[in-house]
Amino acid sequence: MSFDDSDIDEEPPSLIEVPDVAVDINSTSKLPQSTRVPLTIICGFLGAGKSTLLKRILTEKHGYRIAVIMNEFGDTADIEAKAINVSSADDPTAENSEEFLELANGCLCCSIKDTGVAAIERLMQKRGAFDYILLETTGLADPGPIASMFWVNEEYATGLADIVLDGVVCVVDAVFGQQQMEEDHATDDMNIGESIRQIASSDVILINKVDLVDPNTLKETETTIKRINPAAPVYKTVKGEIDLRHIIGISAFRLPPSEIMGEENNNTHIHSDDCDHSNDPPQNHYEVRGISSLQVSCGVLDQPRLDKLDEWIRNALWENQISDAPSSKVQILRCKGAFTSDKGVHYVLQGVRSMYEISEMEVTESMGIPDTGKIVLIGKGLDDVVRKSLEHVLAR
Ligand SMILES: Nc1nc2c(ncn2[C@@H]2O[C@H](COP(=O)(O)OP(=O)(O)OP(=O)(O)O)[C@@H](O)[C@H]2O)c(=O)[nH]1
Repeated sequence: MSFDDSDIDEEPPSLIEVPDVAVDINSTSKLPQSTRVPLTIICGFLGAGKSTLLKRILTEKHGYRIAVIMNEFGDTADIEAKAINVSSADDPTAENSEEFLELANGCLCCSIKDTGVAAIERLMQKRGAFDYILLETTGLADPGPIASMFWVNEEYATGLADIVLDGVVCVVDAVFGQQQMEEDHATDDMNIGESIRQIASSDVILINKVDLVDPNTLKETETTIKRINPAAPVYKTVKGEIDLRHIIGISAFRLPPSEIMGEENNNTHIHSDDCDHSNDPPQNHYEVRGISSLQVSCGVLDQPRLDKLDEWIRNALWENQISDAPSSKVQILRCKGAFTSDKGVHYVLQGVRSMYEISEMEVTESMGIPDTGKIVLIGKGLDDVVRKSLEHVLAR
């Protein structure tokens, strides 16, 4: 991504150099230490329109001062390696690749062309100059490990602990998306193509460039996406034009996934003309190129069942095994869920790869959380045996 794409029809954002806006790295932050900065990861297929979406966000009136980070890593293993070597500051180029720019709408944009952890830590030392972070990954990146890094980041340096992961947004190319998903199939039993990983790992999906395709192609792409990830709302966009409430400040890792909570909970999901559910496939079990999603409903859960569920998830995520079906091998990319205990406590389940969290949720009447809970798993090996095993754990 660059800020000077000349092939974009719209006026590029006016960028004004403001060297004095950059906060002294060594000065103390203007924000209280406890304030955590939300971070949205924007991933998507090569050329799908990630930069176009970013430009759009940066030039809209949203009230945030946004820092943009561009992920130059082609290989996610590199990110993890850098995460471990935080203190070695092995990033000699980052010092020169930081830019602070003020946009015409007053939004401050800090762009770092490297997402090495050391660079992000330096960025966090400047907090006070921005209050939201957008991280654009390369078209080939798997957002899973990056999301994990920001989600449970206490073990990394303090700079990252002040970031809270808001959500993962995936931009799919309406023209080439379907073809890419079909080609990007598993090469062996446990390898999963990047485009499918990106869709599976996302909280919101935009099918962009819908001006360039016929309705049938669009429908086919949307159906494939829904088969991979039924828990994420899908919006159709032209040049990233979307109500920003759908993609930033969504607290996807704190609130229940509205897309799977059914009609009762639709008020937490803001529907619009962009959002078409009319031809959603039936919500049960789908499979695309070895990746499948599995949804299981449950009633209110007592403590023994909550404990069993926790154990079942741990086994599946950490051991790739199913408690009562040892011959089943699973690889779970993402899990989400919401359920209620017999004591009236509402819980949200969120998982990215091997990390998961079951957290209590404060519920207001207006959220309309139903007593019926749901759990969605996305990954490989999620067959009928796995579904039955999970249903058994959740059954009264
Ligand atoms: N017709 C049309 N063109 C679009 C739309 N969105 C983006 N484009 C064009 O598609 C091209 C690629 O868009 P980018 O925003 O650079 O895509 P990207 O995902 O950032 O690309 P990479 O960083 O290379 O992966 C540019 O020429 C955009 O002007 C759209 O909705 N419709």
